[in-house]
Amino acid sequence: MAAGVQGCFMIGDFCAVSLFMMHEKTKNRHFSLIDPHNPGMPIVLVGLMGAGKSTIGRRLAARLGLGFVDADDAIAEAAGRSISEIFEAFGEAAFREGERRVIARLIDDKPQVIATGGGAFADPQTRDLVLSRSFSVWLDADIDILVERTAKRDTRPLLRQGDPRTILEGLWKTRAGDYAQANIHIKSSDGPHEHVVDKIIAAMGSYIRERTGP
Ligand SMILES: Nc1ncnc2c1ncn2[C@@H]1O[C@H](COP(=O)(O)OP(=O)(O)O)[C@@H](O)[C@H]1O
Ligand SMILES: O=C(O)C1=C[C@@H](OP(=O)(O)O)[C@@H](O)[C@H](O)C1
Ligand SMILES: [Mg+2]
Repeated sequence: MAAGVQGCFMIGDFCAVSLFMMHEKTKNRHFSLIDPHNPGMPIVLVGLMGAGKSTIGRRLAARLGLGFVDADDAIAEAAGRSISEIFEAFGEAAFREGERRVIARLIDDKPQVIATGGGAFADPQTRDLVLSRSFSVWLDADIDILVERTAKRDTRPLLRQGDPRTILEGLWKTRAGDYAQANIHIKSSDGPHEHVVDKIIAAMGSYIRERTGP
């Protein structure tokens, strides 16, 4: 069956829907909410700024024949302002409130790939929702790589509050324990983006295989 055919999307050589349905029988908490009439559940990318959630997420969706949405874009659209403008005008707490609402709406929407902003999964309410209603992927890279990648664009208000490396190191310490709760952990090192997509798809296949047996 080809990727994108209704009722099935391919993870490696696996039909995810039939596997998800098998999981439903096992009452695995991550798979217990699958509706057999839906092609799976959202796939949510989490991890620090610069890990590649937005760029890799878009490519992952294309490979799986799924839609893609960047939660930051959806928040900016809902607010009619950029992320920086939201932080400036209303502060971080208001941004998190909007982020919580928007991600809940996107998860409810349909099975699709959702790139979250780096702080979303550190919010207990959003994290619980993502863990119970989606398949979560922690995209991770070494601090040197994160510093280099995030330096390319000045769109991240948190990194303007001081030395970006120090801020990223601090966020890694406070958030790593949260990110580690995601279903799978993928290193997004330098190299072709498609290689990271391959790693995610392979790890999803292994995750499902390990829980369903041969
Ligand atoms: N595997 C990768 N190799 C090289 N550059 C990457 C890789 N993944 C992401 N990037 C680059 O890093 C920058 C930040 O990526 P982005 O997707 O915006 O990260 P995030 O959404 O996690 O903050 C972008 O310029 C992107 O092209
Ligand atoms: O880590 C964070 O708290 C944030 C990460 C950003 O998204 P990216 O991780 O896509 O850069 C964006 O949501 C906002 O600037 C806050
Ligand atoms: Mg992003």
